[in-house]
Amino acid sequence: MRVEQAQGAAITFDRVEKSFAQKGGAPVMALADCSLTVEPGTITGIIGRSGAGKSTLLRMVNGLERPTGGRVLVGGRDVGAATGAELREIRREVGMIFQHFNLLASRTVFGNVALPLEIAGRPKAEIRPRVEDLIARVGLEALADRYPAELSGGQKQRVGIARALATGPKVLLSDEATSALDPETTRTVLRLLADINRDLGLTILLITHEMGVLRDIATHMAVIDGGRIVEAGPTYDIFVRPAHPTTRSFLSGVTGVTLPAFVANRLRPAPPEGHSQEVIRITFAGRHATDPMLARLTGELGIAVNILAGAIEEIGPHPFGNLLVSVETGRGAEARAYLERHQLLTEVLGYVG
Ligand SMILES: Nc1ncnc2c1ncn2[C@@H]1O[C@H](COP(=O)(O)OP(=O)(O)OP(=O)(O)O)[C@@H](O)[C@H]1O
Repeated sequence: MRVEQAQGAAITFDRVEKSFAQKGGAPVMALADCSLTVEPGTITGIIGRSGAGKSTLLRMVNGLERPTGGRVLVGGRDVGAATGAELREIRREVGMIFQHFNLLASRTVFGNVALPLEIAGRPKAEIRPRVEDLIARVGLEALADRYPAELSGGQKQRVGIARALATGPKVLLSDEATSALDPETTRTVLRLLADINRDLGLTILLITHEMGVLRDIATHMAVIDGGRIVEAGPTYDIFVRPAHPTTRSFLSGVTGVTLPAFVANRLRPAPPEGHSQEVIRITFAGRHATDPMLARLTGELGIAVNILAGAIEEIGPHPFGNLLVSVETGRGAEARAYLERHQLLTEVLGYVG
C-alpha cells in the first residue's frame, strides 16, 4: 500500500525519523514519525519555528542527511539507501537553492551556472547554449560576466536558481531562499519560482518561516513542530481551517487582520465581572459573504455586532477573509452557532469589559 502510494508521488516521507548522536549526551531527536506525500508538479511549503526540523527534513531529499528510521523516496527511489552512482543520479534530479545563495565568489554568473554541468562532465559545446538559456530564463542576460560581489541579493538568488536548474532536475528544494531578501525582491523571486513550476512542471519543496510566502506561492503546505508534522494539506484548506495551535499562531501574523490596540490591550482570556463583550474572529472562504450574515444576526436574533477589523485576501485564485467583531458576551455562543450554521468559521479571541 505504502509503496504503491510512493510510486506516483514526487517525494514520499514514510515514517521518517532522525536522531543526531551527541558527544557525551542523549541523542537529539530532530524528526519523529514524519509522513508526507508531495505530488508531482506541486509547490509544497514546510513551515515551522526555528529548530523544528525543517532543514533536516529537506536535506533528506537529496541525501545530505540520512534518516535513522523510515524512508525518503524520490521518484520511487529510496534516497537513504542510495550510494555511489545511484545517489549521484538522484542528486542530479534534485536541485537546491539556499538562503545565502552559496555562489562561488571567484566565478562569474556564467561560471556559477556552468559549474554543475562541468562537474557532470558535459561537453563544452553543450554547456554554453544551456547556460545561456538558463541565464535568460532567470532574466540575467545582461549580467552573465559579472561576479557575485557585483550583484544584488535578488540577482544572486536568480543565479542560484539558474544553477539549481542546470542539470534538469525534477525537484527543486528551497531552504529559506527569500529570507535574506526585502519584501519586493522576495515577491519577484517567488514569482520566478512559480513560473518555473508552471513552465517546467518542476516539483518545488520549500522551507519558510513566513506564512506570507506560502500564501503567495504554495499549493500545499506542511506544518512541523518539535520534529513532527502536525498539519499538512492544500494551503487554502489550512489557511481557512487551521487545526493545530502552531498553525494558528503562524496564521495570526499573516491574515493582515489585527485587533485595534484599544481592544487588544484590554483583551482577557475570561469574561470580566459585569457587562462585557466577546471578541470573535470570523473566517469566511470562497463566496461566503459576511455582510448579510451580520445584518441577519441583528435582524433575526437581535444581536448587535461591532465590527473591529477585517480584510479579504487571496490564496491562489481563491478569496478568503477574516473579520474581527464583538458581541455581548451573554449572546456570544448563540451568535457563533448561527454563523457556523451558515458555513462561517468562528473563534473566540477573548473578552473585554
Ligand atoms: N548535525 C546536527 N547535529 C546535532 N543536532 C542537529 C544537527 N542538525 C540539526 N540538529 C538539531 O536538530 C533539530 C532540528 O534542526 P533543523 O536545522 O532541522 O531545524 P530548522 O527547523 O531547520 O531550524 P531553523 O529554522 O533554525 O533553520 C534542532 O534541535 C537542531 O539543533
